[in-house]
Formats: sequence, C-alpha cells, structure tokens
Amino acid sequence: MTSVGANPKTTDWVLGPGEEFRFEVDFKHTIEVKLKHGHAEYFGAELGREATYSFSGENGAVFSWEGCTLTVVGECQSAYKAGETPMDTCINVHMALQQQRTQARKDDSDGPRVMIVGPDDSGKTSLARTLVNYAVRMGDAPLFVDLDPMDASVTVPGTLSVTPMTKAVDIETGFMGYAMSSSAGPPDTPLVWQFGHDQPTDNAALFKLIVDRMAAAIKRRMDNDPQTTASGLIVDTRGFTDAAKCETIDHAISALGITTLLVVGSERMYSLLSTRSYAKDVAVIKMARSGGTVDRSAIYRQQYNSRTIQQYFYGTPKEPFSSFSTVANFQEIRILRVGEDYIAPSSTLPLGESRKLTDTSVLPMEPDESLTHSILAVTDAAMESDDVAGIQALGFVNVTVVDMEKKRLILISPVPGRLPKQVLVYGNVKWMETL
Ligand SMILES: Nc1ncnc2c1ncn2[C@@H]1O[C@H](COP(=O)(O)OP(=O)(O)OP(=O)(O)O)[C@@H](O)[C@H]1O
Repeated sequence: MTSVGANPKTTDWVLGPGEEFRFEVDFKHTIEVKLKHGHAEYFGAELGREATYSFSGENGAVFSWEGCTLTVVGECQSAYKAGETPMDTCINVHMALQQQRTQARKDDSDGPRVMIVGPDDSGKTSLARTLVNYAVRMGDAPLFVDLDPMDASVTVPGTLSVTPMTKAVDIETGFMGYAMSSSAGPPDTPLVWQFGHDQPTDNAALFKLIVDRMAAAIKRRMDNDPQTTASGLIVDTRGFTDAAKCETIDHAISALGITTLLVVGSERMYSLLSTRSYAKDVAVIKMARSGGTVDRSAIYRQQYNSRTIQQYFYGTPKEPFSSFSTVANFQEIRILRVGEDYIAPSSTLPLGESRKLTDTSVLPMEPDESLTHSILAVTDAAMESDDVAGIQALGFVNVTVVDMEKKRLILISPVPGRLPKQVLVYGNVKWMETL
C-alpha cells in the first residue's frame, strides 16, 4: 500500500447524528482515518477509538448514529459529508432479521435467509457487509454466501463461496482480510468453488450446479450447528437488471431456501421479482440505493481484482506473507476445464476445428503457452477422475511460466512445497504479478 506521503493534509470532520463521511481514494493514494470523539462505524463494523485505519483504492463511508469527530490524513479524490443515508431502513431490516433469529433459537427452527439483489454498483455488497456486521455484533454467526464471481469478496475472482462469519468484517481489508486472517482456522475457513467466469449467465448450468453443492454444504453445516442455523444466511449476488438473467437468481432463491429478498436501487426489478411465483413465501423488500455508492469503471474493477489476487498470494498489508514458487511436470498433473465455451488448443485438433461441449462437461487441457498467467484451482479429485464440474477448490495457483521444452509449469502458490494434489481446474481469470 502507498503511504500518505510527506506533509499530508490533515482534516477534522465533525459528523452530526445520522451523518456519514464519504470518500474516494484511488490506488495511488492512501488516507488514514482516526476516530477522535464519539462512535462511528464502517459498513456496520465499529471503529476503535484512536485506532488508525488506512484506505487505498477504496470508496467508503464512515457513518455515525450519535455523531463523532474523525481526523483524516492524506488526499482523497472525493470527500464529503452526507446527511441522507439509507441507514434507517438498514437498521430496521436488521432488527426484523434479529427478531427472526431470536424466534428461531426459541423454536429450534431456521433463522432468516436473506438474498440481496440489484443492478451493478447499487451497494449490494456494502449492505451485505453491514448486515453481517450488525448480526455479529449481536452475537450471531450467519453464513456469508458470495454469488458474485466478478467481484468475489472472499478470495480470487471467478469463484463462489460460503464463509461462516463469527466476527466483524475487517475495516481495512474487508471480507478477504477476514477470510485470510491468521485467526480464521477451521471451522471458520470459507468453502470455495471454482466457477471460472464473471457472470452467472456465462455458464448458467455450472452456476446452478455449484449453488446446489453450496446448498448441500450449508445443510451439512446447519445440521450440526444450531447457532448458524438460527443466524441464517446473507447472500450477495452479481448485479443484473435484465429479466432474462433472473433464471440463476430464481434457482438460487429456491436452492438456498431464501426467506427475504432485498432489492436495492431498482423499482423495476422490485416489481419484477414481486410477481415471481415464490414471492408469496419470500418477503420481497425494496431498499433505496445509497447516494454514496460509486459507479466503478472497468479499469477500477480490473485494478481492484488484481489487488485481490495479489492479496491472495501475498497477504494483506496488515498480514503480509510470502508465496512460493513450485514446479509441476506435465506428466504429474491434469488440467481440466468445465463448460461449452472451451475451444480446445489447436494443437490437439485438426486445423480450424474447435470442440463444443455441454455446459458442465469436462475436458482435459493439454498445457500450452496460453495457460501463462492463469489462475488454476487445486482440487482433491483423483488423478483419473473427470468429476470436477462444481468441485470445491482447496486453493489456487498462478501459472507464471509454461516451459514447453522441459514440459513443466512454474507456479506460485501461497502454500510451500510441491502441489499437494494433481488435478487442477481452469477458469478464465488471468493475473500477472506487477511488483
Ligand atoms: N455510502 C457509501 N459511501 C461511499 N461509497 C460507498 C457507499 N456505499 C457503497 N460505496 C462504494 O460504492 C461502490 C459500489 O458498492 P458495492 O460494491 O456495495 O455495490 P454492488 O452492488 O455490490 O456492486 P457489484 O456491481 O460489484 O455487485 C463500492 O466501491 C463501495 O465501497
């Protein structure tokens, strides 16, 4: 992370009750925020008094229910105070969910299963984060289900995940920092699946298969854990507005047993979803989009995702670690790919021919230079097995070199030693280290 620089600008921001300090800081700058007086929170997580929080490449808001004074050191691209926020609706929704959790504990029944939908950049992830943090602050432990592969919060992009939330999301490093924190061992480590695409509709069959596997994993967890059962789920989704793209949402609502659907920032989507057949069993609630949410450019998203992958392999600024380089000979590994958009490498087919597959069919890939910079999922599938569609990922490696002469890959991995497992699943995410 960059530093605030020499002679940085220092500003005190005095927030009245119900106001928030909104900021945008690009990837070249860093700001430091300190709470001087009062109480404040960052997407539902309480700021500690006199602790310093650093932000770079971030758009965010520090909110205060009772008023506070913040000291901000460094240069923001945009910084202002706002009095109009959707936090009253947010706390009302949280209180209603909390009542359902209390009731679930009394009746030994299921707690609320909440899904958040809305257009791109409408504030879905921020709302999910706030609701998770409020639940955790009340002593609950919901599962955070991330169905947004393009903006995967917990691990590398292209994945879907389920994370047990037992403490607040880290203010500076978000869900990623939470999942990677050295204190987050089993049973709190996230379950992750390699999807390999940005949009659920890029391979709807695979997406649905993974959601079904997630639902089964959630059931197994809840069968053995009454606290999680009563706390329920908070599900974040990929942005959409097109009714045709509802199909994967409809399926997830049914597979995950969603009881509450929060529709953020779209009247049209709210009215569309309210008429769905499940609407009689699901509470569909309209939420206003916060005036603070920022429409992120493609370049910003690219930089953001690149940093996320960088953090997967090298840790966060708070908890940095080293990655390890390892060699995998072609004969020791199998690389498989799931899905119909696969075009087999030309070396394996007659000139000009490509192979079309069904969406969840699996095909081995012959390693060639096109694999360079790919992120591959490490799985525990047996070497001879092709059964990897919708398989869980144990972790990820990055292909730094494809050595066709020596017939080997050079990989980086956050875990030392040779690859523990040999079956790797390809996704369309690429990353090149720039340090
Ligand atoms: N109140 C706020 N003030 C300032 N920035 C905010 C506020 N709420 C959200 N943001 C920022 O706006 C951007 C979009 O918000 P968020 O990621 O929650 O939207 P989303 O709907 O989940 O996006 P996606 O399209 O990726 O699903 C993020 O950079 C987030 O940090």
